[in-house]
Amino acid sequence: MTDERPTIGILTISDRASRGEYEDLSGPAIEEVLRQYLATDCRFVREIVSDGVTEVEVGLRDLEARGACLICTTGGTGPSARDLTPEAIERVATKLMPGFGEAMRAASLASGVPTAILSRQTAAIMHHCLVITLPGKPAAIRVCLDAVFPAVPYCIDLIGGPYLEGDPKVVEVFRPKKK
Ligand SMILES: Nc1ncnc2c1ncn2[C@@H]1O[C@H](COP(=O)(O)OP(=O)(O)OP(=O)(O)O)[C@@H](O)[C@H]1O
Ligand SMILES: Nc1nc2c(c(=O)[nH]1)N[C@H]1C(S)=C(S)[C@@H](COP(=O)(O)O)O[C@H]1N2
Repeated sequence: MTDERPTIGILTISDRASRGEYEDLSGPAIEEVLRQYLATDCRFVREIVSDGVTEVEVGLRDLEARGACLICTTGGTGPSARDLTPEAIERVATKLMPGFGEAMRAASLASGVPTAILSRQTAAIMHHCLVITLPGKPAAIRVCLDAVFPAVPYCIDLIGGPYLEGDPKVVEVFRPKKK
């Protein structure tokens, strides 16, 4: 039997987590936060790749091919030589969505993290899939998702994805009223 639930991909991008040198805490943190936000029952698919731009591109395309309407990545957004997530996003993007990065950086700065400006976080549309890039630190996940999630279901509507509903007890999802 096929699983008809909307699919959400989570891609952890970390040289050391991909080698098993430390436990990936950020991928599971994304799933935990999204499960709290969503009233719609979704299927979660998690993958871990190293920081290479080709590895990240392959990971993103694989999650899209597995049916993801939303992919959240974590890691590789900083200025170091091996931080290449935005470069991989440029390869897969059909449209760039810079407003997401602006909102996430502003929220992280407001939460008292001055180094938030070091993150080149962004978002992009890949055909019918929205990709949002989050920093690698586990503590950054909720701050950044809180800042953008209210706009995520409507964005997915606009690109032809499934209708996702938020849990109003946890998050207020914003959809403009129909005329
Ligand atoms: N997926 C993760 N799970 C748990 N901790 C993480 C994860 N990603 C990053 N961190 C923590 O945040 C710190 C900074 O993250 P960053 O993405 O800059 O890693 P890094 O130093 O480039 O190394 P690597 O890419 O090998 O994780 C890491 O040193 C680690 O302590
Ligand atoms: N909310 C939040 N944003 C944050 C951070 C954080 O700890 N919390 N870390 C910053 C740091 S130190 C860096 S270098 C950049 C990039 O992190 P990344 O390379 O792991 O993606 O995210 C920044 N944004």
